[in-house]
Amino acid sequence: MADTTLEQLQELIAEMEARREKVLAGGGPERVKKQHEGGKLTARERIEKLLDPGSFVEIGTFTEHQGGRLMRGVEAPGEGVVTGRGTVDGRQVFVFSQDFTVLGGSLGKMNAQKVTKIMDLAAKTGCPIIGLNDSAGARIQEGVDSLSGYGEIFYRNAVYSGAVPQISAILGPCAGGAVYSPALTDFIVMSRGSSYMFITGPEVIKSVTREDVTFEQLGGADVHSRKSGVAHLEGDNDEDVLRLVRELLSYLPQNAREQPPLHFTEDPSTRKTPELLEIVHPDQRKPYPMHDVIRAIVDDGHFFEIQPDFARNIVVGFARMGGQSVGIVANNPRVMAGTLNIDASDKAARFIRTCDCYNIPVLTLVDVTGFLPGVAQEHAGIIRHGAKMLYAYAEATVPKVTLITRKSYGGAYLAMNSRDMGADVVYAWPTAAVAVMGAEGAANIVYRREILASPNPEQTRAEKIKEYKEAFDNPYVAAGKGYIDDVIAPEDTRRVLIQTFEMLRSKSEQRPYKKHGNIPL
Ligand SMILES: CC(C)(COP(=O)(O)OP(=O)(O)OC[C@H]1O[C@@H](n2cnc3c(N)ncnc32)[C@H](O)[C@@H]1OP(=O)(O)O)[C@@H](O)C(=O)NCCC(=O)NCCSC(=O)CC(=O)O
Repeated sequence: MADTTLEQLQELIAEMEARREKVLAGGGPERVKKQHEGGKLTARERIEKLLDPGSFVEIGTFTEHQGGRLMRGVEAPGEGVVTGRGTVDGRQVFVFSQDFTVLGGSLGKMNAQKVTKIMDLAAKTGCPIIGLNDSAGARIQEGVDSLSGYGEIFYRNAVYSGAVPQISAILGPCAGGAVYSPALTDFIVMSRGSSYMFITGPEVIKSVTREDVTFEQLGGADVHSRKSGVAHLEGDNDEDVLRLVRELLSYLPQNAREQPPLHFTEDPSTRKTPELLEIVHPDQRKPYPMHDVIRAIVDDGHFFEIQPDFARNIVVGFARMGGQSVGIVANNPRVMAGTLNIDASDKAARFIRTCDCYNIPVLTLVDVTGFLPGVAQEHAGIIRHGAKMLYAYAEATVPKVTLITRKSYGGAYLAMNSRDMGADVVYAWPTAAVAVMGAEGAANIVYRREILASPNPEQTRAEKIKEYKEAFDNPYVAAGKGYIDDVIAPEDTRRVLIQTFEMLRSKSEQRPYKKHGNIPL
Protein backbone atom coordinates (compact mmCIF):
# COMPACT_ATOMS: atom_id res chain seq x y z
CA MET A 1 0.00 0.00 0.00
CA ALA A 2 2.78 2.36 1.06
CA ASP A 3 4.70 1.46 -2.12
CA THR A 4 1.68 2.28 -4.27
CA THR A 5 1.35 5.67 -2.63
CA LEU A 6 5.02 6.39 -3.19
CA GLU A 7 4.71 5.31 -6.81
CA GLN A 8 1.72 7.57 -7.28
CA LEU A 9 3.60 10.46 -5.73
CA GLN A 10 6.56 9.83 -8.01
CA GLU A 11 4.22 9.81 -10.99
CA LEU A 12 2.76 13.13 -9.88
CA ILE A 13 6.24 14.58 -9.52
CA ALA A 14 7.23 13.22 -12.94
CA GLU A 15 4.14 14.81 -14.43
CA MET A 16 5.04 18.10 -12.81
CA GLU A 17 8.56 17.87 -14.22
CA ALA A 18 7.22 17.01 -17.68
CA ARG A 19 4.85 19.96 -17.58
CA ARG A 20 7.68 22.23 -16.44
CA GLU A 21 9.98 20.94 -19.18
CA LYS A 22 7.33 21.79 -21.75
CA VAL A 23 7.04 25.33 -20.45
CA LEU A 24 10.83 25.72 -20.36
CA ALA A 25 10.99 24.76 -24.04
CA GLY A 26 8.84 27.80 -24.95
CA GLY A 27 7.68 27.78 -28.58
CA GLY A 28 9.94 24.82 -29.43
CA PRO A 29 13.29 24.35 -31.15
CA GLU A 30 12.26 25.76 -34.55
CA ARG A 31 11.09 29.07 -33.17
CA VAL A 32 14.04 29.26 -30.78
CA LYS A 33 16.32 28.74 -33.77
CA LYS A 34 14.58 31.58 -35.60
CA GLN A 35 15.01 33.80 -32.54
CA HIS A 36 18.75 33.05 -32.43
CA GLU A 37 19.12 33.55 -36.17
CA GLY A 38 17.66 37.02 -35.71
CA GLY A 39 20.57 37.76 -33.37
CA LYS A 40 18.31 37.62 -30.32
CA LEU A 41 18.41 35.59 -27.12
CA THR A 42 15.34 33.75 -25.86
CA ALA A 43 13.25 35.11 -22.98
CA ARG A 44 14.92 32.74 -20.51
CA GLU A 45 18.44 33.30 -21.78
CA ARG A 46 17.89 37.02 -21.30
CA ILE A 47 16.81 36.50 -17.71
CA GLU A 48 19.94 34.40 -17.10
CA LYS A 49 22.14 37.21 -18.48
CA LEU A 50 20.34 39.90 -16.50
CA LEU A 51 20.34 38.26 -13.09
CA ASP A 52 23.08 36.96 -10.82
CA PRO A 53 23.85 33.34 -11.84
CA GLY A 54 21.33 30.83 -10.48
CA SER A 55 19.25 33.46 -8.68
CA PHE A 56 16.11 33.27 -10.83
CA VAL A 57 12.98 31.92 -9.17
CA GLU A 58 10.05 31.58 -11.55
CA ILE A 59 6.52 32.61 -10.63
CA GLY A 60 3.43 31.50 -12.57
CA THR A 61 5.16 28.74 -14.53
CA PHE A 62 2.00 26.75 -15.19
CA THR A 63 -0.23 29.64 -16.22
CA GLU A 64 -2.34 28.86 -19.28
CA HIS A 65 -4.24 31.09 -21.64
CA GLN A 66 -7.97 31.57 -21.06
CA GLY A 67 -8.40 32.82 -24.59
CA GLY A 68 -11.92 31.76 -25.52
CA ARG A 69 -13.28 30.46 -28.84
CA LEU A 70 -10.49 31.62 -31.17
CA MET A 71 -7.82 30.17 -28.91
CA ARG A 72 -9.34 26.67 -28.62
CA GLY A 73 -6.68 24.02 -29.22
CA VAL A 74 -3.89 26.62 -29.25
CA GLU A 75 -0.97 25.81 -26.98
CA ALA A 76 0.92 28.64 -25.34
CA PRO A 77 3.61 27.25 -23.01
CA GLY A 78 4.20 29.78 -20.27
CA GLU A 79 1.58 32.05 -21.85
CA GLY A 80 4.20 33.96 -23.84
CA VAL A 81 5.95 35.56 -20.91
CA VAL A 82 8.42 34.36 -18.27
CA THR A 83 8.03 36.03 -14.88
CA GLY A 84 9.76 35.83 -11.53
CA ARG A 85 12.36 37.26 -9.23
CA GLY A 86 16.10 37.13 -8.80
CA THR A 87 19.01 39.30 -7.79
CA VAL A 88 21.28 41.82 -9.50
CA ASP A 89 24.48 42.43 -7.53
CA GLY A 90 22.80 40.63 -4.66
CA ARG A 91 19.75 42.92 -4.60
CA GLN A 92 16.29 41.52 -5.32
CA VAL A 93 14.47 42.55 -8.52
CA PHE A 94 11.31 41.32 -10.25
CA VAL A 95 11.44 40.59 -13.94
CA PHE A 96 9.11 39.75 -16.81
CA SER A 97 10.51 38.59 -20.11
CA GLN A 98 8.18 38.35 -23.11
CA ASP A 99 8.67 35.14 -25.06
CA PHE A 100 8.43 35.87 -28.79
CA THR A 101 8.60 32.13 -29.56
CA VAL A 102 5.14 31.66 -28.01
CA LEU A 103 2.43 33.35 -30.11
CA GLY A 104 4.88 36.14 -30.86
CA GLY A 105 4.95 37.03 -27.17
CA SER A 106 1.53 38.56 -27.78
CA LEU A 107 -0.28 39.85 -24.74
CA GLY A 108 -3.50 38.14 -23.66
CA LYS A 109 -5.45 38.12 -20.42
CA MET A 110 -3.32 35.60 -18.51
CA ASN A 111 -0.06 36.86 -19.97
CA ALA A 112 -0.95 40.26 -18.51
CA GLN A 113 -1.95 38.67 -15.22
CA LYS A 114 1.52 37.09 -14.92
CA VAL A 115 3.08 40.50 -15.43
CA THR A 116 0.81 42.39 -13.02
CA LYS A 117 1.34 39.71 -10.38
CA ILE A 118 5.08 40.34 -10.24
CA MET A 119 4.56 44.10 -10.48
CA ASP A 120 2.36 43.92 -7.37
CA LEU A 121 4.92 41.77 -5.55
CA ALA A 122 7.67 44.22 -6.48
CA ALA A 123 5.66 47.16 -5.17
CA LYS A 124 4.75 45.34 -1.95
CA THR A 125 8.33 44.27 -1.27
CA GLY A 126 9.89 47.54 -2.48
CA CYS A 127 11.96 46.13 -5.35
CA PRO A 128 12.69 47.29 -8.92
CA ILE A 129 10.68 45.94 -11.87
CA ILE A 130 12.54 45.03 -15.05
CA GLY A 131 10.55 44.40 -18.23
CA LEU A 132 12.24 42.63 -21.15
CA ASN A 133 10.00 43.48 -24.11
CA ASP A 134 9.81 41.41 -27.29
CA SER A 135 6.20 41.07 -28.37
CA ALA A 136 3.86 41.30 -31.34
CA GLY A 137 1.48 43.37 -29.22
CA ALA A 138 -2.13 42.78 -28.26
CA ARG A 139 -3.15 39.13 -28.85
CA ILE A 140 -5.59 39.53 -31.68
CA GLN A 141 -7.59 36.40 -30.79
CA GLU A 142 -8.34 37.67 -27.27
CA GLY A 143 -9.84 40.98 -28.29
CA VAL A 144 -10.81 43.30 -25.48
CA ASP A 145 -9.27 40.99 -22.86
CA SER A 146 -5.85 41.74 -24.26
CA LEU A 147 -6.53 45.47 -24.36
CA SER A 148 -7.68 45.25 -20.78
CA GLY A 149 -4.44 43.40 -19.97
CA TYR A 150 -2.46 46.39 -21.21
CA GLY A 151 -4.66 48.67 -19.13
CA GLU A 152 -3.88 46.64 -16.00
CA ILE A 153 -0.18 46.97 -16.70
CA PHE A 154 -0.24 50.70 -17.61
CA TYR A 155 -2.24 51.44 -14.48
CA ARG A 156 0.41 49.81 -12.32
CA ASN A 157 3.24 51.45 -14.27
CA ALA A 158 1.71 54.80 -13.33
CA VAL A 159 0.72 53.95 -9.75
CA TYR A 160 4.13 52.44 -8.91
CA SER A 161 6.00 55.22 -10.74
CA GLY A 162 8.39 56.85 -8.28
CA ALA A 163 7.74 54.13 -5.70
CA VAL A 164 10.02 51.45 -7.16
CA PRO A 165 12.37 51.85 -10.14
CA GLN A 166 10.94 50.47 -13.39
CA ILE A 167 13.24 49.73 -16.31
CA SER A 168 12.19 48.60 -19.80
CA ALA A 169 14.55 46.81 -22.15
CA ILE A 170 13.26 46.77 -25.74
CA LEU A 171 14.68 43.70 -27.45
CA GLY A 172 12.29 43.10 -30.34
CA PRO A 173 9.03 44.47 -31.70
CA CYS A 174 7.13 46.86 -29.48
CA ALA A 175 4.20 48.36 -31.34
CA GLY A 176 0.77 49.87 -30.91
CA GLY A 177 -0.51 50.19 -27.38
CA ALA A 178 2.41 48.05 -26.19
CA VAL A 179 4.80 51.00 -26.34
CA TYR A 180 2.99 52.80 -23.57
CA SER A 181 4.04 50.47 -20.79
CA PRO A 182 7.73 51.15 -21.44
CA ALA A 183 6.93 54.83 -21.96
CA LEU A 184 5.45 54.95 -18.46
CA THR A 185 8.56 53.48 -16.84
CA ASP A 186 11.67 55.30 -15.64
CA PHE A 187 14.10 54.13 -18.32
CA ILE A 188 13.97 52.61 -21.80
CA VAL A 189 17.01 50.73 -23.10
CA MET A 190 16.86 49.60 -26.75
CA SER A 191 18.97 47.11 -28.67
CA ARG A 192 20.41 48.48 -31.90
CA GLY A 193 19.18 46.80 -35.07
CA SER A 194 16.83 44.29 -33.45
CA SER A 195 14.23 46.38 -31.68
CA TYR A 196 11.69 48.99 -32.65
CA MET A 197 8.93 51.04 -31.08
CA PHE A 198 6.03 52.77 -32.80
CA ILE A 199 2.35 53.51 -32.36
CA THR A 200 1.37 52.66 -35.94
CA GLY A 201 3.55 50.61 -38.26
CA PRO A 202 4.90 51.29 -41.76
CA GLU A 203 1.91 49.69 -43.53
CA VAL A 204 -0.70 51.81 -41.77
CA ILE A 205 1.42 54.91 -42.22
CA LYS A 206 1.68 54.23 -45.93
CA SER A 207 -2.08 53.91 -46.32
CA VAL A 208 -2.80 57.03 -44.26
CA THR A 209 -0.03 59.50 -45.07
CA ARG A 210 1.54 57.79 -48.12
CA GLU A 211 4.94 57.96 -46.40
CA ASP A 212 7.34 55.11 -47.18
CA VAL A 213 9.38 54.13 -44.17
CA THR A 214 11.08 50.99 -42.85
CA PHE A 215 10.64 49.60 -39.33
CA GLU A 216 14.15 50.77 -38.47
CA GLN A 217 13.70 54.25 -39.91
CA LEU A 218 10.38 54.63 -38.15
CA GLY A 219 11.19 53.41 -34.67
CA GLY A 220 14.61 51.78 -34.41
CA ALA A 221 17.02 52.36 -31.55
CA ASP A 222 18.90 55.06 -33.45
CA VAL A 223 15.77 57.10 -34.07
CA HIS A 224 14.63 56.92 -30.47
CA SER A 225 18.10 57.61 -29.09
CA ARG A 226 18.79 60.59 -31.35
CA LYS A 227 15.56 62.15 -32.60
CA SER A 228 12.56 61.36 -30.44
CA GLY A 229 14.28 61.03 -27.08
CA VAL A 230 12.05 58.04 -26.26
CA ALA A 231 15.04 55.81 -25.44
CA HIS A 232 17.46 56.56 -22.63
CA LEU A 233 20.17 54.10 -23.60
CA GLU A 234 21.10 52.03 -26.63
CA GLY A 235 22.96 48.71 -26.56
CA ASP A 236 24.70 46.85 -29.39
CA ASN A 237 22.70 43.66 -28.80
CA ASP A 238 20.70 41.82 -26.13
CA GLU A 239 23.72 41.17 -23.91
CA ASP A 240 24.85 44.76 -24.10
CA VAL A 241 21.37 46.03 -23.22
CA LEU A 242 21.18 43.72 -20.21
CA ARG A 243 24.63 44.89 -19.08
CA LEU A 244 23.39 48.48 -19.28
CA VAL A 245 20.30 47.59 -17.22
CA ARG A 246 22.50 46.04 -14.54
CA GLU A 247 24.70 49.10 -14.39
CA LEU A 248 21.71 51.43 -14.30
CA LEU A 249 20.37 49.54 -11.27
CA SER A 250 23.66 50.04 -9.44
CA TYR A 251 22.96 53.80 -9.18
CA LEU A 252 19.39 53.36 -7.95
CA PRO A 253 17.95 52.44 -4.57
CA GLN A 254 15.51 49.54 -4.22
CA ASN A 255 12.63 51.93 -3.68
CA ALA A 256 11.78 55.52 -2.84
CA ARG A 257 12.26 54.99 0.90
CA GLU A 258 15.85 53.82 0.54
CA GLN A 259 19.15 55.44 -0.39
CA PRO A 260 21.16 54.24 -3.41
CA PRO A 261 23.89 51.77 -2.42
CA LEU A 262 27.33 53.13 -1.54
CA HIS A 263 30.14 51.75 -3.71
CA PHE A 264 33.64 51.46 -2.34
CA THR A 265 36.26 53.28 -4.38
CA GLU A 266 40.03 53.62 -4.12
CA ASP A 267 39.79 57.02 -5.78
CA PRO A 268 40.55 59.44 -2.90
CA SER A 269 37.84 61.98 -2.22
CA THR A 270 40.57 64.57 -1.66
CA ARG A 271 42.16 63.96 -5.08
CA LYS A 272 43.21 67.23 -6.70
CA THR A 273 41.93 67.95 -10.20
CA PRO A 274 44.61 70.16 -11.78
CA GLU A 275 43.67 68.87 -15.24
CA LEU A 276 40.64 71.14 -15.06
CA LEU A 277 42.98 74.13 -15.44
CA GLU A 278 43.87 72.78 -18.88
CA ILE A 279 40.32 72.00 -19.88
CA VAL A 280 38.51 75.24 -19.14
CA HIS A 281 39.84 78.16 -21.08
CA PRO A 282 39.31 81.63 -19.61
CA ASP A 283 38.39 82.82 -23.11
CA GLN A 284 34.60 82.79 -22.86
CA ARG A 285 34.07 81.92 -26.51
CA LYS A 286 36.24 78.82 -26.64
CA PRO A 287 34.11 75.68 -26.16
CA TYR A 288 35.53 72.90 -24.04
CA PRO A 289 34.48 69.30 -23.42
CA MET A 290 32.12 69.26 -20.43
CA HIS A 291 32.41 65.47 -20.39
CA ASP A 292 36.10 65.86 -19.49
CA VAL A 293 35.16 68.13 -16.59
CA ILE A 294 32.71 65.51 -15.33
CA ARG A 295 35.16 62.64 -15.70
CA ALA A 296 37.84 64.61 -13.85
CA ILE A 297 35.74 65.11 -10.72
CA VAL A 298 33.80 61.82 -10.36
CA ASP A 299 35.02 58.53 -8.86
CA ASP A 300 37.37 56.60 -11.15
CA GLY A 301 36.58 58.92 -14.06
CA HIS A 302 33.43 56.91 -14.75
CA PHE A 303 30.36 58.70 -16.05
CA PHE A 304 27.24 56.70 -17.00
CA GLU A 305 25.58 59.05 -19.43
CA ILE A 306 21.81 58.92 -20.02
CA GLN A 307 20.42 59.93 -23.44
CA PRO A 308 23.95 60.68 -24.70
CA ASP A 309 22.83 61.28 -28.29
CA PHE A 310 19.61 63.22 -27.71
CA ALA A 311 19.60 67.00 -27.07
CA ARG A 312 23.37 66.92 -26.79
CA ASN A 313 23.41 70.57 -25.71
CA ILE A 314 22.70 69.27 -22.23
CA VAL A 315 24.46 66.35 -20.58
CA VAL A 316 22.78 64.19 -17.95
CA GLY A 317 23.84 60.98 -16.28
CA PHE A 318 24.93 59.12 -13.18
CA ALA A 319 28.29 58.90 -11.49
CA ARG A 320 29.61 58.38 -7.99
CA MET A 321 31.40 60.88 -5.80
CA GLY A 322 33.00 59.46 -2.67
CA GLY A 323 31.09 56.25 -3.40
CA GLN A 324 27.71 58.01 -3.38
CA SER A 325 25.37 57.99 -6.42
CA VAL A 326 25.06 61.44 -7.96
CA GLY A 327 22.96 62.65 -10.88
CA ILE A 328 24.76 65.20 -13.02
CA VAL A 329 23.15 67.86 -15.20
CA ALA A 330 25.59 69.95 -17.24
CA ASN A 331 25.49 72.35 -20.15
CA ASN A 332 27.53 71.27 -23.13
CA PRO A 333 29.25 74.35 -24.57
CA ARG A 334 30.35 72.32 -27.60
CA VAL A 335 26.80 71.81 -28.90
CA MET A 336 24.67 74.86 -29.73
CA ALA A 337 26.94 76.78 -27.35
CA GLY A 338 25.18 74.91 -24.55
CA THR A 339 21.97 76.90 -24.95
CA LEU A 340 18.76 75.40 -23.59
CA ASN A 341 16.05 74.46 -26.08
CA ILE A 342 12.86 72.43 -25.87
CA ASP A 343 14.47 69.00 -26.06
CA ALA A 344 17.21 69.91 -23.59
CA SER A 345 14.63 71.21 -21.12
CA ASP A 346 12.56 68.03 -21.39
CA LYS A 347 15.62 65.84 -21.04
CA ALA A 348 16.96 67.66 -17.99
CA ALA A 349 13.57 68.02 -16.27
CA ARG A 350 12.83 64.33 -16.59
CA PHE A 351 16.28 63.38 -15.30
CA ILE A 352 16.07 65.72 -12.30
CA ARG A 353 12.68 64.26 -11.37
CA THR A 354 14.06 60.73 -11.70
CA CYS A 355 16.90 61.61 -9.33
CA ASP A 356 14.47 63.20 -6.90
CA CYS A 357 12.16 60.13 -6.90
CA TYR A 358 15.04 57.88 -5.99
CA ASN A 359 16.99 59.98 -3.48
CA ILE A 360 19.91 60.69 -5.79
CA PRO A 361 21.60 64.06 -5.12
CA VAL A 362 21.92 66.37 -8.13
CA LEU A 363 25.08 68.17 -9.20
CA THR A 364 24.53 70.93 -11.76
CA LEU A 365 27.46 72.23 -13.83
CA VAL A 366 26.64 75.54 -15.44
CA ASP A 367 28.00 77.18 -18.56
CA VAL A 368 25.03 78.65 -20.35
CA THR A 369 24.30 81.80 -22.32
CA GLY A 370 20.54 81.40 -22.28
CA PHE A 371 17.54 79.73 -23.85
CA LEU A 372 17.79 79.24 -27.61
CA PRO A 373 16.21 82.22 -29.40
CA GLY A 374 13.99 81.66 -32.45
CA VAL A 375 10.44 81.66 -33.79
CA ALA A 376 10.42 77.87 -34.12
CA GLN A 377 11.28 77.39 -30.46
CA GLU A 378 8.79 79.99 -29.27
CA HIS A 379 5.99 78.58 -31.38
CA ALA A 380 6.75 75.02 -30.31
CA GLY A 381 6.35 76.09 -26.69
CA ILE A 382 9.78 76.73 -25.22
CA ILE A 383 7.98 78.57 -22.41
CA ARG A 384 6.03 75.46 -21.50
CA HIS A 385 9.04 73.16 -21.84
CA GLY A 386 11.58 75.44 -20.17
CA ALA A 387 9.17 75.74 -17.25
CA LYS A 388 9.50 71.99 -16.69
CA MET A 389 13.14 72.44 -15.82
CA LEU A 390 12.45 75.27 -13.40
CA TYR A 391 9.67 73.22 -11.86
CA ALA A 392 11.74 70.05 -11.58
CA TYR A 393 14.61 71.77 -9.80
CA ALA A 394 12.34 73.68 -7.43
CA GLU A 395 10.32 70.57 -6.68
CA ALA A 396 13.34 68.35 -5.97
CA THR A 397 14.14 67.90 -2.28
CA VAL A 398 17.30 65.82 -2.73
CA PRO A 399 20.63 67.55 -2.05
CA LYS A 400 21.30 70.00 -4.90
CA VAL A 401 24.73 71.50 -5.52
CA THR A 402 25.51 73.88 -8.37
CA LEU A 403 28.91 74.77 -9.79
CA ILE A 404 29.16 77.64 -12.28
CA THR A 405 32.19 76.95 -14.46
CA ARG A 406 31.92 79.92 -16.82
CA LYS A 407 28.85 81.77 -18.07
CA SER A 408 25.49 81.80 -16.37
CA TYR A 409 23.19 84.27 -18.02
CA GLY A 410 19.57 85.30 -17.86
CA GLY A 411 16.67 82.89 -17.48
CA ALA A 412 19.05 79.99 -18.00
CA TYR A 413 20.89 81.05 -14.80
CA LEU A 414 17.65 80.27 -12.97
CA ALA A 415 16.86 77.15 -15.01
CA MET A 416 20.27 75.70 -14.10
CA ASN A 417 19.41 75.63 -10.42
CA SER A 418 20.58 78.91 -8.98
CA ARG A 419 20.48 79.44 -5.23
CA ASP A 420 17.03 81.10 -5.38
CA MET A 421 15.63 78.11 -7.30
CA GLY A 422 16.53 75.88 -4.39
CA ALA A 423 20.19 74.93 -4.74
CA ASP A 424 21.54 74.07 -1.29
CA VAL A 425 25.04 75.25 -2.11
CA VAL A 426 26.36 77.17 -5.13
CA TYR A 427 30.02 77.27 -6.09
CA ALA A 428 31.80 79.07 -8.91
CA TRP A 429 35.21 78.88 -10.47
CA PRO A 430 37.16 82.13 -10.83
CA THR A 431 36.32 81.93 -14.56
CA ALA A 432 32.58 82.26 -13.85
CA ALA A 433 30.40 85.17 -14.93
CA VAL A 434 26.85 85.73 -13.77
CA ALA A 435 24.82 88.36 -15.62
CA VAL A 436 21.55 89.07 -17.33
CA MET A 437 23.29 88.65 -20.69
CA GLY A 438 26.72 88.72 -22.39
CA ALA A 439 28.70 91.97 -22.35
CA GLU A 440 28.27 92.73 -26.09
CA GLY A 441 24.50 92.44 -26.05
CA ALA A 442 24.19 94.25 -22.74
CA ALA A 443 26.35 97.22 -23.83
CA ASN A 444 24.33 97.59 -27.05
CA ILE A 445 21.09 97.79 -25.11
CA VAL A 446 22.05 99.76 -22.02
CA TYR A 447 24.35 102.27 -23.75
CA ARG A 448 22.65 102.46 -27.14
CA ARG A 449 22.00 106.19 -26.99
CA GLU A 450 25.51 106.96 -25.77
CA ILE A 451 27.07 104.79 -28.46
CA LEU A 452 24.96 106.36 -31.23
CA ALA A 453 25.62 109.90 -30.00
CA SER A 454 29.35 109.34 -29.71
CA PRO A 455 31.69 110.80 -32.38
CA ASN A 456 33.39 107.39 -32.43
CA PRO A 457 30.64 104.79 -31.83
CA GLU A 458 32.90 101.75 -32.20
CA GLN A 459 35.34 103.02 -29.64
CA THR A 460 32.54 103.94 -27.24
CA ARG A 461 30.96 100.52 -27.76
CA ALA A 462 34.29 98.82 -26.97
CA GLU A 463 34.70 100.94 -23.85
CA LYS A 464 31.20 100.17 -22.66
CA ILE A 465 31.68 96.46 -23.26
CA LYS A 466 34.88 96.61 -21.22
CA GLU A 467 33.11 98.54 -18.48
CA TYR A 468 30.27 96.03 -18.36
CA LYS A 469 32.72 93.11 -18.35
CA GLU A 470 34.63 94.57 -15.44
CA ALA A 471 31.39 95.02 -13.55
CA PHE A 472 29.76 91.65 -14.24
CA ASP A 473 32.13 89.22 -15.98
CA ASN A 474 33.24 87.63 -12.76
CA PRO A 475 31.74 85.59 -9.94
CA TYR A 476 32.33 88.21 -7.25
CA VAL A 477 29.27 90.38 -7.78
CA ALA A 478 27.02 87.33 -7.31
CA ALA A 479 29.24 86.01 -4.48
CA GLY A 480 29.16 89.43 -2.82
CA LYS A 481 25.38 89.28 -2.73
CA GLY A 482 25.35 85.72 -1.38
CA TYR A 483 24.09 84.07 -4.58
CA ILE A 484 27.34 82.12 -4.77
CA ASP A 485 28.57 80.54 -1.54
CA ASP A 486 32.21 80.26 -2.48
CA VAL A 487 34.57 80.71 -5.38
CA ILE A 488 36.80 77.65 -5.58
CA ALA A 489 39.95 76.71 -7.48
CA PRO A 490 39.28 74.18 -10.26
CA GLU A 491 41.86 71.81 -8.75
CA ASP A 492 39.90 71.62 -5.47
CA THR A 493 36.59 70.85 -7.16
CA ARG A 494 36.31 67.12 -6.44
CA ARG A 495 37.21 67.47 -2.78
CA VAL A 496 34.88 70.41 -2.19
CA LEU A 497 31.92 68.79 -3.96
CA ILE A 498 32.29 65.46 -2.14
CA GLN A 499 32.53 67.19 1.22
CA THR A 500 29.44 69.23 0.37
CA PHE A 501 27.40 66.17 -0.61
CA GLU A 502 28.52 64.46 2.61
CA MET A 503 27.37 67.48 4.59
CA LEU A 504 24.02 67.34 2.79
CA ARG A 505 23.45 63.61 3.30
CA SER A 506 21.04 64.16 6.19
CA LYS A 507 19.13 66.91 4.36
CA SER A 508 15.40 66.85 4.87
CA GLU A 509 12.94 69.35 3.48
CA GLN A 510 9.21 69.62 4.10
CA ARG A 511 6.79 71.04 1.54
CA PRO A 512 3.22 72.29 1.97
CA TYR A 513 0.43 69.71 1.74
CA LYS A 514 -0.83 68.98 -1.75
CA LYS A 515 -2.30 66.07 -3.65
CA HIS A 516 0.44 66.40 -6.23
CA GLY A 517 2.05 69.28 -8.01
CA ASN A 518 0.94 70.38 -11.44
CA ILE A 519 4.12 70.32 -13.53
CA PRO A 520 3.70 72.08 -16.90
CA LEU A 521 3.47 69.39 -19.60
C1 LIG B 1 5.40 41.61 -34.94
C2 LIG B 1 5.63 41.07 -36.35
C3 LIG B 1 6.18 42.22 -37.22
C4 LIG B 1 6.68 39.95 -36.26
O1 LIG B 1 6.86 39.36 -37.51
P1 LIG B 1 7.68 38.00 -37.65
O2 LIG B 1 7.73 37.64 -39.10
O3 LIG B 1 8.96 38.12 -36.91
O4 LIG B 1 6.85 36.92 -36.84
P2 LIG B 1 5.48 36.25 -37.23
O5 LIG B 1 4.59 37.18 -37.96
O6 LIG B 1 5.79 34.92 -37.83
O7 LIG B 1 4.83 36.06 -35.79
C5 LIG B 1 5.31 35.10 -34.87
C6 LIG B 1 4.14 34.33 -34.31
O8 LIG B 1 3.35 35.25 -33.54
C7 LIG B 1 2.00 35.23 -34.00
N1 LIG B 1 1.48 36.59 -33.83
C8 LIG B 1 2.01 37.72 -34.34
N2 LIG B 1 1.31 38.78 -33.96
C9 LIG B 1 0.33 38.33 -33.17
C10 LIG B 1 -0.72 38.93 -32.45
N3 LIG B 1 -0.83 40.27 -32.41
N4 LIG B 1 -1.58 38.16 -31.77
C11 LIG B 1 -1.43 36.83 -31.77
N5 LIG B 1 -0.45 36.20 -32.40
C12 LIG B 1 0.41 36.91 -33.11
C13 LIG B 1 2.10 34.81 -35.44
O9 LIG B 1 0.90 34.24 -35.87
C14 LIG B 1 3.22 33.79 -35.36
O10 LIG B 1 2.71 32.58 -34.86
P3 LIG B 1 3.33 31.17 -35.26
O11 LIG B 1 4.70 31.13 -34.68
O12 LIG B 1 2.41 30.18 -34.61
O13 LIG B 1 3.34 31.12 -36.75
C15 LIG B 1 4.33 40.51 -36.98
O14 LIG B 1 4.00 39.31 -36.31
C16 LIG B 1 3.18 41.43 -36.86
O15 LIG B 1 3.09 42.47 -37.54
N6 LIG B 1 2.25 41.09 -35.98
C17 LIG B 1 1.03 41.89 -35.76
C18 LIG B 1 1.33 43.04 -34.88
C19 LIG B 1 0.09 43.76 -34.49
O16 LIG B 1 -0.61 44.35 -35.30
N7 LIG B 1 -0.25 43.62 -33.21
C20 LIG B 1 -1.44 44.18 -32.64
C21 LIG B 1 -1.02 45.46 -32.15
S1 LIG B 1 -2.39 46.34 -31.67
C22 LIG B 1 -2.12 46.82 -30.12
O17 LIG B 1 -1.21 46.42 -29.49
C23 LIG B 1 -3.09 47.81 -29.62
C24 LIG B 1 -2.93 49.20 -30.22
O18 LIG B 1 -2.55 49.37 -31.33
O19 LIG B 1 -3.20 50.18 -29.52
